[in-house]
Amino acid sequence: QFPRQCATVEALRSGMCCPDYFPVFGPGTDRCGVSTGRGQCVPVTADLRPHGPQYTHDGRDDREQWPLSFFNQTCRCSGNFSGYNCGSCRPGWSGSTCSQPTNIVRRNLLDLSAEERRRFVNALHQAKVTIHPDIVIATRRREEIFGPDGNTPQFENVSIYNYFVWSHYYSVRKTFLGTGQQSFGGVDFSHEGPAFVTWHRYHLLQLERDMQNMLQDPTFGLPYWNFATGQNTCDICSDDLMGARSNFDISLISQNSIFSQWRVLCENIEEYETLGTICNSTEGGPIRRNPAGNVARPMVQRLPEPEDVALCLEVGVFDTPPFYSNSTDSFRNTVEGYSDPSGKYDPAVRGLHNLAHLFLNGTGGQTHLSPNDPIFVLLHTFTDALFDEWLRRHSAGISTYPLENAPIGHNRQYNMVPFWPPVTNNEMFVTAPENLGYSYEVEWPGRTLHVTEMITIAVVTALVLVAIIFAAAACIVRVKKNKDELHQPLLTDQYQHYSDDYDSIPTPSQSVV
Ligand SMILES: O=C1C=c2cc(C(=O)O)[nH]c2=CC1=O
Repeated sequence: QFPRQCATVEALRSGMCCPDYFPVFGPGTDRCGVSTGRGQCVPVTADLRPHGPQYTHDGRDDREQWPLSFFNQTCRCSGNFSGYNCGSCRPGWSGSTCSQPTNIVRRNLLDLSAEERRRFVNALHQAKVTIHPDIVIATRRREEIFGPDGNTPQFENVSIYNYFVWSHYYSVRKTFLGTGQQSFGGVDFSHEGPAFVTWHRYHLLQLERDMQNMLQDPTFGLPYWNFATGQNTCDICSDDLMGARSNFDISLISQNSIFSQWRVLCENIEEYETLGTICNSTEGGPIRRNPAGNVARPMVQRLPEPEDVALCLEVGVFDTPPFYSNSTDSFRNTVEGYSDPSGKYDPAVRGLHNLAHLFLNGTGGQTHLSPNDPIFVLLHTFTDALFDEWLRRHSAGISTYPLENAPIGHNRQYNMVPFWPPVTNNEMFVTAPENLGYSYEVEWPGRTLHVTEMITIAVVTALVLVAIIFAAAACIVRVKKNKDELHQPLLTDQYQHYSDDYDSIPTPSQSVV
């Protein structure tokens, strides 16, 4: 959430988070790399357009008008520079001057070679155990951020992967309304609204960038899991990938997989909700996963079908009022999975992304915990690939993204919670290869036709065939007639000629030898 340099009493009191890029001349001398033209320290802009009616507790949550509860000054970077101190490059650019375009390819996990699989699993594990070099997380609300003594900022180190987990938790956590009062759950800064696709896109970009830096490999790309197989098995749940099922406990991961050793963050939801604390970097129990094993909900014992993907990509409008989980004919609500694959809202339906989460039936199916299961990364890269393909097919302009009245956090110009430096939903609503420097290696399924469509096509084809046959027959008749007409005058001519000349034809006796 915030750079380590800003997790201090001074920075929080001043509201300024503009770390030096080049701190050799002493603190505060090169804020945002100003001396080398990388950027400058400017006031934060937070859009004030009204949010939708779902959130009724304005003024009670640190995430409102993000990030103004914490900071009101940030680095604004020039050109392709980016990052909390303008020390890195915008997505899609690399090199010391950020002038080299990048094209990171995100591939199907199942297409990776044995060596590539091993490297990817190891990279995830390294991210799980490597302290984030730049970012620390708040473990208290703003009200309590200076600690019990008023002088001890309540921030903690967190690993790169756990930061990914924590950001998701922070965006979905309930609003604390006071001790003894029920926390308010009708709030979600990253789901059930248009920002679902933009928020998760940035979330993945950030993990990918952190892992590139950790691996010192600027070409590292996150793979994806094509979850739309229609199967009722998890095809990436093998020990060389995301871990097979344990032989000893059906809801655990096999001990042959490194992921059986992972411990989850943000489990103590009751404590957070009753005491008003925030998840910290303490890990708890193991990842639980029992794919297709939810006997109480047979509907989520299977994965989406390829056909669902094809149908979803045909939904023509990005999002529709009320821009929420009950929107109908909305691409966003369809890919998120609250509508059926053709876009019709149905409260009983769970499709695409939601269905894949619920299919996992464990850690990966609970919103406050789900990124703890590394399948989350792959499930969301595929969802992002769908979003990108939809943007491309529909040449979608930003005008289809609501400027106001979307649920809190979801308006077009709102900064996404809890990312730093501030980044708006708007900035992620662009095609990835051209604007963000990555692309997906994927083939999209075609749609099978409905009976009515097949009948229409058959009738039209038959009519066209009949028309062709008629035209051909008419042609033949005309040609034949023309031929006859051509022959007839000739014959008549000849005949006439001969008959005209008949008298002049010499009889054999008259012929001149
Ligand atoms: O982690 C998630 C878990 C989810 C469960 C549902 C549901 O539809 O019940 N949706 C989810 C989204 C998640 O991100």
